Amino acid sequence: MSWGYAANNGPDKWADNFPIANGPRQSPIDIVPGEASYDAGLKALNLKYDPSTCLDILNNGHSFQVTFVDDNDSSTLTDGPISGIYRLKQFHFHWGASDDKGSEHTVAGTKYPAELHLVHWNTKYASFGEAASQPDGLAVVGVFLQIGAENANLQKVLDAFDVIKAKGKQTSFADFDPATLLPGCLDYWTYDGSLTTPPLLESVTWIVCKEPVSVSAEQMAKFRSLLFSAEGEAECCMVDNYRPPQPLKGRAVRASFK
Ligand SMILES: NS(=O)(=O)/N=C1/NCCO1
Ligand SMILES: [Zn+2]
Repeated sequence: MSWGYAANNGPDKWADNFPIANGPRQSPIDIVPGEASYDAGLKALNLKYDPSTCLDILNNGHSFQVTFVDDNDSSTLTDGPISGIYRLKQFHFHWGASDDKGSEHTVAGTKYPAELHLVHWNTKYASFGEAASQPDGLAVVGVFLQIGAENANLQKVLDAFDVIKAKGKQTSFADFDPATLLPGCLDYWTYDGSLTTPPLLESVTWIVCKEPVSVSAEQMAKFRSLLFSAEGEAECCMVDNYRPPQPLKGRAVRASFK
């Protein structure tokens, strides 16, 4: 049976097949602002995305993801805590069955209803797959979603859901600018971590934005209309697809802001 988020294949079981689940730099973590150290040497994030690199949207059975053409440097992350050029590969979300949970990172124990992940890979390596096996291979920008006004930019993504309801469904998705999903202020926390889904590779420089973006309660209901299950299988709502915080194990969390 493959990994998931149910009692029989969820986060507490992942170490059975992926022993790195108990490794020294696992993600997500609980971010405690009072324990983060301000680092004046941290640069501002430089995110430059080209909407024409947007390719398709897919229900992969764990989340949905919007995938980008990554055979050139049209959509990149530079500066911030990283050196070199990292290319945008995809973005996806994690969310809860109710508004009181859903994010992977937490802030002094606070859970948000959802969390956006923008996944980038270091172009010093030949591909995403190669980069994912390197300690400095990936950089994921995390953005919290909080219940408030409807998010018109996010709605463009949610409008594609009807055709990707079930696991394995995919459809073309063009001309979308992921920068429209970012908060106005790009203050961030950063630490060395891992993928939060199997294979849980310890190759991620995490960059978690302090400022959340809005999502309406109705939009959250739309997230919860997706299915973990494939067409023809017993329907299983895609909710609670988040890994809980993992031990910090002595890692430093730095802040780009005072
Ligand atoms: N939640 S996460 O750490 O971004 N996980 C993944 N897996 C493949 C790419 O990003
Ligand atoms: Zn993620």
